[in-house]
Amino acid sequence: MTVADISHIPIIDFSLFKTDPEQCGKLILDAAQNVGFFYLRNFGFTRDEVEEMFSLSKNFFDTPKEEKSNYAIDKANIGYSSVRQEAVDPKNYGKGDYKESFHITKFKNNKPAQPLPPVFDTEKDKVNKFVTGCHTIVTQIMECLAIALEIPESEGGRTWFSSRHAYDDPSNDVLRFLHYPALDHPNEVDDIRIGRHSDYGSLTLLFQNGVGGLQIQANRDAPDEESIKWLDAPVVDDCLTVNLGDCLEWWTCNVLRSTKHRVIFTPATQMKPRYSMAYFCQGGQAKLEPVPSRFIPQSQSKLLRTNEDGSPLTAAQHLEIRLNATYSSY
Ligand SMILES: O=C(O)CCC(=O)C(=O)O
Ligand SMILES: [Fe+2]
Repeated sequence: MTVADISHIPIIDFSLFKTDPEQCGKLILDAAQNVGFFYLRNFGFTRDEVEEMFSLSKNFFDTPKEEKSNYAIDKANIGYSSVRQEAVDPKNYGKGDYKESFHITKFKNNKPAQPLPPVFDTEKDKVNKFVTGCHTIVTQIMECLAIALEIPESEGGRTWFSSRHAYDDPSNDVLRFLHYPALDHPNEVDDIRIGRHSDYGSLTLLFQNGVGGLQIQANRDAPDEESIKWLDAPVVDDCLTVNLGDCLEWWTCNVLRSTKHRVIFTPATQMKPRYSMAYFCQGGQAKLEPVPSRFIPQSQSKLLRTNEDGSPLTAAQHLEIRLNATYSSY
């Protein structure tokens, strides 16, 4: 069966979650099924709260590389990753993505769970509040999906997904600060800010900040690289960009979509730095087995990723496989 190309990314007013969660669930499920991306307005943070985080991010990336390298990224995907260190699309962009990033994991008992550079450490309460706020948003989105998928109460009902992503459970959730440096000359070679990829976890909250370049793959079934069609996912004022990751696709036997995306250099943006922030929500030890919903074809559970013995992979195992493929060095 061919799937229609994606023609637009819906904008959803998330204040609906409080007034009419069923209707909100329907809109989110529709976007999750047909696009894999959507924008949320009124998602819970003020503009100032988001801008404060962007200003910390800028201060951090402005510090000398040697200092940033003291916090080098580790196997748990926490810390600083330098320009070109990661290649999310190694086949096409083997020299790596033109970006640097810093990953902060969930705090434990309101204390940082990793050594933080001074820029973030002095504002750790604000960072903690932002991370927990992001977790609240992903929890609400997952509740919407569970309501719309009509997961029976006996199976966990509206908490089916969120109980597998509880804040205090060990998982590799990270808040990723991203900086794509400006080029000091027009880009003449085939280069990329972040190559084509799907996200590895369950949900991603993406905060964009003025400078565009994000694109999503409009035709999921493109037979080869040349036939890929791209749709811009522009910065929409005061909106959060949300996308689904691979784990939600597998949990739902491909009913929901983890749409591939990338950030390119454009003539209008290449001479400007781009800052974004992504909160990646991951399922940790949760098994990637089919969601108990009448909308999910349980018979297709063979589509799910399994271990060699046929047992379902956990979200954490999937993450590890994908990270090992994208980092040349830790
Ligand atoms: O910076 C962006 O807009 C996209 C980042 C992204 O796709 C990622 O970090 O997975
Ligand atoms: Fe991504």
